Amino acid sequence: MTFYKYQGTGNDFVVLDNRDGSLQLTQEQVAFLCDRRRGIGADGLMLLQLKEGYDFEMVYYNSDGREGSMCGNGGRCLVAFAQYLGVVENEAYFIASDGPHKAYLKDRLVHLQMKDLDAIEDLDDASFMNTGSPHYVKQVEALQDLNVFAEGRAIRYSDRFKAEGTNVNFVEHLPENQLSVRTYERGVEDETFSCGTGVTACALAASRAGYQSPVKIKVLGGELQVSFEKESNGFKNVFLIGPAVQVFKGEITL
Ligand SMILES: N[C@H](CCC[C@H](N)C(=O)O)C(=O)O
Repeated sequence: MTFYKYQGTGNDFVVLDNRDGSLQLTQEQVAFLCDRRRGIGADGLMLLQLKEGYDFEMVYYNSDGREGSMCGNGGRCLVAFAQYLGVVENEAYFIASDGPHKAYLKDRLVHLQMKDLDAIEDLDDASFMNTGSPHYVKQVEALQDLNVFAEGRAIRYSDRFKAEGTNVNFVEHLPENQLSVRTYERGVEDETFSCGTGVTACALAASRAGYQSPVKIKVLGGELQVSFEKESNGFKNVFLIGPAVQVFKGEITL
């Protein structure tokens, strides 16, 4: 089987062309392909499929092999893959688990429209929202010293979240409209180098503290931007902007 490896700000993915519909992967097979010691290694796996009314369909799995919800960095990588395959040129309209998405490529960056957000839920010392995937957002200081794995895991397995799980983002507010974000990802059950739906959540939460669109976000694997329009109750025209790179192509036997 031919596979491709992509990464977007260090969030990495196995990408498979399933336009002929021949691939049907089990949870064990996805987990094997994403295994960094026994397989290819990735935070997630995506299938590019055809779907009537759209340029393509995005099917996303977390590295544990379970079908995940929306993945922002993955979506950007899949748009780059669709362009590589000749499925789209510089614009794309595709369907993912959370609904339709528009995207365009400009200056080597993929601009991916994320779903509108109706509301941000306020918790005691954090906020919670769904930007395609569920995200807990907690503002901290000295982010570089934080044990993201331990603290993120404690929240992900807390009573409120343990059944469905949640991604957990720790955000430090920096000057000049910038944020620094580190994320514990559900389904990977570890800190990753970047999480697109997570930085989107952090930018929207920060807009309530006066941050203006576009917000610049530093993550372990690079830099992303989030632009948005604020409405009375929520946000629309939310875009996640950043690089998406094909790293290599290979063959693997299942
Ligand atoms: N890495 C992702 C999120 C993957 C979603 C996943 N971890 C879940 O919610 O199950 C992103 O760039 O948005």
